[in-house]
Amino acid sequence: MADRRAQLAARVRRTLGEALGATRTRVAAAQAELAAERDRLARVRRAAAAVPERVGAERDRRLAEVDGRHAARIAELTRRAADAARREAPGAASAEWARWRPTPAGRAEPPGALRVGTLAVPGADSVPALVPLLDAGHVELTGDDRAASEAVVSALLLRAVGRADPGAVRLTAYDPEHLGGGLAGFAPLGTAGLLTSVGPGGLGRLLDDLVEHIRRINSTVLAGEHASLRELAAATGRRPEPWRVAVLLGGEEPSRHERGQLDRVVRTGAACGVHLVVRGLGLPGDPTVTRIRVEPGRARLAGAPPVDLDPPPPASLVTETCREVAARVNAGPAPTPFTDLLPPPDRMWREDSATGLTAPIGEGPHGRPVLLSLGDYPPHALIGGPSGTGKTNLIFAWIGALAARYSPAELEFYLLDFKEGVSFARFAQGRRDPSWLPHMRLVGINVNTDREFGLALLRFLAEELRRRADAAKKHEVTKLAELRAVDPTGHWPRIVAVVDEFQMLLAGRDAVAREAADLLEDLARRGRSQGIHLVLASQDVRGIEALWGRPALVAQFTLRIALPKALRILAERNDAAQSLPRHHAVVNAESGLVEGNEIARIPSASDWETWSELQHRLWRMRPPDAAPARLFDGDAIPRLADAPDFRALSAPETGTLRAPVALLGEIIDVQARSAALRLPRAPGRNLAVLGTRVDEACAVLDAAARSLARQHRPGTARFSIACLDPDADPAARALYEDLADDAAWYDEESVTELMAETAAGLGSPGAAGAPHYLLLYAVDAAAGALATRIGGRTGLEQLRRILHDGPERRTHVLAWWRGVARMRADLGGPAARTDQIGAWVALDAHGGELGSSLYPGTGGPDWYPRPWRGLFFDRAVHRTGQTIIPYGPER
Ligand SMILES: Nc1ncnc2c1ncn2[C@@H]1O[C@H](COP(=O)(O)OP(=O)(O)OP(=O)(O)O)[C@@H](O)[C@H]1O
Repeated sequence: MADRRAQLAARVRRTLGEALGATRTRVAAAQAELAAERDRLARVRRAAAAVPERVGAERDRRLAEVDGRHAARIAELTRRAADAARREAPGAASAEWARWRPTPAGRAEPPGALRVGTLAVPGADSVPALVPLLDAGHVELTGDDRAASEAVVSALLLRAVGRADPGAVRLTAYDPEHLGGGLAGFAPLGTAGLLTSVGPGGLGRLLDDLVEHIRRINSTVLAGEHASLRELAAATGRRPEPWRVAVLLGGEEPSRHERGQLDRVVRTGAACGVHLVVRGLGLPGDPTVTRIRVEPGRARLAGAPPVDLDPPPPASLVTETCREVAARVNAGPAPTPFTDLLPPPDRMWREDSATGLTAPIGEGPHGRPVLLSLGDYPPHALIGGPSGTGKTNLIFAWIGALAARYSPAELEFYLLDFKEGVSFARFAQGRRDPSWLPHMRLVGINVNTDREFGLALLRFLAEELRRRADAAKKHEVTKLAELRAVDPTGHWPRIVAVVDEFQMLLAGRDAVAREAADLLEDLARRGRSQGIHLVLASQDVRGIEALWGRPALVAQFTLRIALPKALRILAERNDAAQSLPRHHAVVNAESGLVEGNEIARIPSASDWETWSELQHRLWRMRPPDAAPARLFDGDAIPRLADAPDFRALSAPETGTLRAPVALLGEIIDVQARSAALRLPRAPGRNLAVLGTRVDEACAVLDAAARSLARQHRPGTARFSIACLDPDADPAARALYEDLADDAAWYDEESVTELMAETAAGLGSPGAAGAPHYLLLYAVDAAAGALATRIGGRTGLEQLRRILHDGPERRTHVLAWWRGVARMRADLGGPAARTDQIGAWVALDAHGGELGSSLYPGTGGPDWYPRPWRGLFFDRAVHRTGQTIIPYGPER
């Protein structure tokens, strides 16, 4: 039993042991499994945690890429939009206030749209928000923020003013509630009439005015040729009318009539440069209206992103700009360019002058050129205007416009300027500028004290008139156009003779004035049909007796050009010139009658650069044989060696000339001829030079001697030089040396011998041998020496004998007396005969002293001495004295 119990116990123990072991294994396995599971869970967790991170990164990467592309696109669009805006609104239309200044649009350039702020596009902060106004449309502002609206209005107006030439934008303000308070900064424009304020109740009138203005522009300015002023400006480069901007700020509800007018202005204004900027007045729907809803700091434009508004322009900038604009306008309009008057270079010299000469002189009120014509009608022109009003400039402009159209074969100019100044000298060849105007045949400058220059020109033209009339008669025609048709190879250009300050020529009642008026009248009457046209300019024609005393003369000047404030150029009741602005002229081809008035704005043509560009172009086009214009310069001293008449002199191969000539000085004439004294063997062929001017007296004797010497072979003539004034010594000695062996020198001591010997020689038979010229310098100084008797006669008696008998024996006296009375004394006293003095040159001797027996008639010649001029009278050939310019010293 014990065993069984022991066996049982052992079995139980074994069983229990086995169970325990299995359990332990199972636990271990379970634990291992748990650990493995835990491990997996951790892995899974880790894996699970890693998954969203990857996906997000991809998404973010993609998003960033899209963002980047978007930003670049926006940046590109922004840049393009900003560029376009800059082009559309250049300079003052869009510049920031800190660097803002007026930049007026060029002549054919559109003014562009105006900036009010920037478009509030995220990332697009530099795209300007633009509003079209000038030449484009109208602006309507809405919203309750009055200050912000005012800021927009000021910005628009200032930019508009800055984009136009001063005066080209005119503002009208209607602000019944605040009486223009918002536009106070623009007030300075009012001083130049560029800002008008309309009081309460004035809306209807204002709108009526605008409608009327639009109507006028449509009918007279656009005149069916252009659809808008903008088109006209693009086509012609001219803007004949200013823009009008009406700023209408609130007020009562417009009446039906006012609504109707508002409607008309909106529909038709933009084409005529009439624009509205309104607030508190609904504008009718129209594509030209830009509506801006203004909120504090922001605004909305239909169809655009919101706009961040610019700050208002600084008050000082507004006032300063307006003040400057007003000052510029008050100073007068800017000149139009001279090139407006010229045809394009390939059209120059293409016009035919057979029937007349036509060229523009400036711009009319509607931008059309105002033309000046010379031909059968009107044939001649009178230009008037006080000093400084632009006569010279007008002459330049006219000459330029003509010279660019007609070649020198069609047109020639002769020009004389009686006022001081040398501006016309540039037409002739100069030292500084070798060019000349190829049409110019003669230019007279510094001639204010030499009316003879005017006379010379008129005489020359009279001669040309005669030549043309003869040619016309020969061909049995009457007019230039016909003459040119029957004689196509002839040289028959139209001639335009311009005389500036011509009243100087006609001043006084002397012989010069009388002859000038006679010649003028003849030229004015007959020049018309022969293509000779006179253009006379004067600062004051009222006092020209010679003009008003000859109505027939004035009547020929049917073309009148009056500069501002000109008197008596237009007809009596035509006072258009009195209200003319600066640089304008009334052009009137109806003898000044009101109906003929045309107002022209004259371009600036007289400054050196403007003019010389044209002159150089024309000069390069000149024909190969073109010669420079003859320049009469009253201040220039001619030289004998250059004188054509002197160069033409020569000595005969054999024998002696029958009548040698002594050249005394240059005649004032168109060909620069010399005054010549013929010295044949005839009584009285002596010369007296009268006056105290040493240099001029020496110059006359010098030229006489040198020109005579040129007509005798060496050794065939005698020149006896006696100099009795030490001041004349250098000149006389120079002559003595140059005449070399043919000359003999005498002084105070020896002059008596000269007289005695010469007088004795006259008595000997066959005395008319070699010519003998006695050149006596200041002979009156020898009166004392000559008073002594030698061989029964005094030196003076011998001198008288030589004067009397010498010329027939080829012995001529060319003597200088320092006064008329001294000469008379030497000739035998105040009542002595003077017929042995056949010719004289008066220097500073007055006309009155030259009367009685020296000059025909009574009272002597009209002669008023002036420096470096002489009056030459040769009783054998002259009816009246001839003014000469002595030749300058040769060395
Ligand atoms: N149309 C113009 N545009 C611009 N400047 C002008 C114009 N006309 C004249 N001027 C200027 O005005 C000034 C006076 O003009 P201009 O010499 O032609 O006058 P004027 O009437 O001939 O005077 P004066 O008789 O004193 O010589 C000059 O400096 C000239 O350049």
